[in-house]
Amino acid sequence: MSAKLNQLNKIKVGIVNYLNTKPLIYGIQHSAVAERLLLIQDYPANVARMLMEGTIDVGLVPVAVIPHLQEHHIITDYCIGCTGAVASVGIFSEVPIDKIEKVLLDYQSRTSVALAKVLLREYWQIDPELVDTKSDYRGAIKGTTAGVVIGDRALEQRKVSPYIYDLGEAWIDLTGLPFVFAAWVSNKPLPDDFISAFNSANKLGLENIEKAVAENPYRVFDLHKYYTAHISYELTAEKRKGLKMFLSFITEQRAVISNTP
Ligand SMILES: C=C(O[C@@H]1C=C(C(=O)O)C=C[C@H]1O)C(=O)O
Repeated sequence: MSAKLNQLNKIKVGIVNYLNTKPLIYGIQHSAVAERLLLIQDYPANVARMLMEGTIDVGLVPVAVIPHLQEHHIITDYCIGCTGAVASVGIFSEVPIDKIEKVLLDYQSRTSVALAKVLLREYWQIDPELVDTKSDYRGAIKGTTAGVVIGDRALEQRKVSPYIYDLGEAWIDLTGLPFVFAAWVSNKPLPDDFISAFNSANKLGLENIEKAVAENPYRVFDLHKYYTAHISYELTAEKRKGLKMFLSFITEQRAVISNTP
């Protein structure tokens, strides 16, 4: 078979290009299943777009796009989630939350932007102006203008902004449930043997967190702590409950729990 034909038969897998996926990438690249797939790395909003357009078959996608997919299958026992402060998703500000007038929304995100809207309304109960962004906007987080920032840039922003409102922590305080930011979702049924090998590859990565840390020197934040105490990778029954509740919030099937007389 020619190299080109061989590529055509591969399952196209999109993955977020942030540090929090390094353990998963390690596992995939050190498993035989790597031969069966093409790994495409991009920021979350682009991975979501690729799955919706069908240019990839499966992706570690922001869960907020699930209601927009014609067909979806959550295919592994792993995700990007949290059971407490996540560290890399927050509203960053120079002023306390009740003084914020405007919030810039991260163009790289789908889930956290939707989560911020839920929490501003339900948890902090404030109604600031919300502004979409298109390119780097972090320089504009000043005065009463705050910003939702995710991923590695959020880990950097922790060193800049005096007020950090961690969205994982706020969600858990509001609902008592863990949160899922991204999950492995396919837009078509995939072969069972692939799903099972892919699941094992994710597991292998999480058994080798030390190696992923060693391969990715990073001065801004302690990655071992990030991978073990902040990001929670297992898609447990509790996380699925949290996911279901989040999706019901954003599809407006859930009544507003605050502001009721
Ligand atoms: C916790 C994180 O979760 C990410 C947040 C996403 C979003 O807001 O759409 C999507 C993918 C996740 O990787 C992070 O990257 O910091």
